[in-house]
Amino acid sequence: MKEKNPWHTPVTIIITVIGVIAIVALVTVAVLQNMPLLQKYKYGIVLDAGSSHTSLYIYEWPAEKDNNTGRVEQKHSCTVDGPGISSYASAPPKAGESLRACMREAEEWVPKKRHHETPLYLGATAGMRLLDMENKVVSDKVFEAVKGALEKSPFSYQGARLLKGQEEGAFGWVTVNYLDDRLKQGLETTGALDLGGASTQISFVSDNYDGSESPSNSVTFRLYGNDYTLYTHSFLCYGKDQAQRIRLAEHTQSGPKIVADPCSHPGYSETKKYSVLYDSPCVSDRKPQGAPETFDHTGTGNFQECQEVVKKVFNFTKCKYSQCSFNGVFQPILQGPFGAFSAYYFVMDFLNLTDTSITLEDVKEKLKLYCATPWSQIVQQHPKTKPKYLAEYCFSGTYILTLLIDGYNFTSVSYSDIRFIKKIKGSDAGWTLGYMLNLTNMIPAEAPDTPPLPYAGYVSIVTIIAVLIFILFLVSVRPLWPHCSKQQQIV
Ligand SMILES: Nc1ncnc2c1ncn2[C@@H]1O[C@H](COP(=O)(O)OP(=O)(O)OP(=O)(O)O)[C@@H](O)[C@H]1O
Repeated sequence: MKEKNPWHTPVTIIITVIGVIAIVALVTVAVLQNMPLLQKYKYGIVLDAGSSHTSLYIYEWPAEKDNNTGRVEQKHSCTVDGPGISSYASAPPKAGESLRACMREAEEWVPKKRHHETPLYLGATAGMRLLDMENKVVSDKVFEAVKGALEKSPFSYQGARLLKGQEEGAFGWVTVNYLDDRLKQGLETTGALDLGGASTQISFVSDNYDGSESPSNSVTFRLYGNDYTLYTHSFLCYGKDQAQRIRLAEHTQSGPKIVADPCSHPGYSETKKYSVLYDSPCVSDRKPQGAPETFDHTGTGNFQECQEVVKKVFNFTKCKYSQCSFNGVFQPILQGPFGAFSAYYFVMDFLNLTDTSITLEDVKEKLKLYCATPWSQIVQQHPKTKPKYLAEYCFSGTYILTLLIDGYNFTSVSYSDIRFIKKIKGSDAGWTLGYMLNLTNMIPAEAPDTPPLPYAGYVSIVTIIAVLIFILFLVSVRPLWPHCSKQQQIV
């Protein structure tokens, strides 16, 4: 006599098989339907035509995300050989030609099938702002030349234009906060400090600034459902190259043959042309009359004296607002943290001063020692550094400290809120990413709706529910099973 297992009836077996198949089919459909697709990317290209040089940035983001809400990252950058496009004033076509090598590089980095749909922008900053002030006809010719070159590319050319200082500041702020994920999460934002060659920008959100005082300094944004009133100001002629000219112009008012400069190292000596020094709208009205053709620029390497000379670049006398930074420009109370990029980073990185937990006193002490180091020793210690940069790090470091402390009113406490940065999560800090995000509407005004569950949670819940339904089904049909009594069967 053998006891027959009630589960081994044909009906039970059929029900079980159908149930298992149904569960497997349900879970498979759920998994396949929600499986991430093979990653495809979209691209965007922005050229930053700065005063000192032009850089090309290629950005990349996942193509399958709705409303372009995927994270945008920098895929590649290319530095254009030669100076900024404003330096081609005497030969505008060369400005267009200068972009050729980087454009070719971009064609290789962006997959061919995406070329035609990849937007291409060029934004020109302070160098072209100065050229535009100086000679509008020539600046238009330079723009025509770069437009001609970009239109020939296989990308979707969207225009080359002069950025306002305010845009440069605001888009730099957007870039920093986007890359730090502060906008999407609605976190407290980071201020942006950008030091270029010809202009410098400061942008931050302050609780005591609603845009009513000096409205020309305010930019409003609604991003991911949050409203921001940003304070931003761009100081034309206060980038580090133009500030250097203004400072040397102070020194050379009488047109001397020898200039003893405390911001250059002892032993430094270079013959320079007055016509070159004064060839900028930032200083052209101060050109000394009857000066010789050249002067000998020599160094004395004295940090304190250098600081005094640099301070003269700023005008602190007039302010018609409740408070000002310098030159009568309104500035609300600083509210950090701040990210400082471009020349702020290049200079402080070279001087090993990016760590802002070092006290300001120690920073000044280090600069004092650095400025007093003989030029021959500096050259010997840094054989690979561009001589132009090397000759100016003492001035540049002193200028940065003076701009931050005397210009923007950073204190020994708030100085530690500054982070000197080059890149954030692999993308360069600068205005270009913010500019592209804005023009491609990639930051929505309202927070996008997200699915209530993540993918893994969704699949788990579907599986659990399917198993529970099946068990419930088995239990409910149990009375129908033919031999499910507890009596023994005689076989
Ligand atoms: N490694 C470096 N060391 C020192 N200075 C540097 C270095 N690299 C670049 N610079 C200088 O830093 C300054 C800022 O460079 P950046 O490229 O940000 O400015 P830009 O875009 O040319 O200027 P602007 O924004 O004013 O038009 C320029 O004067 C540039 O020459």
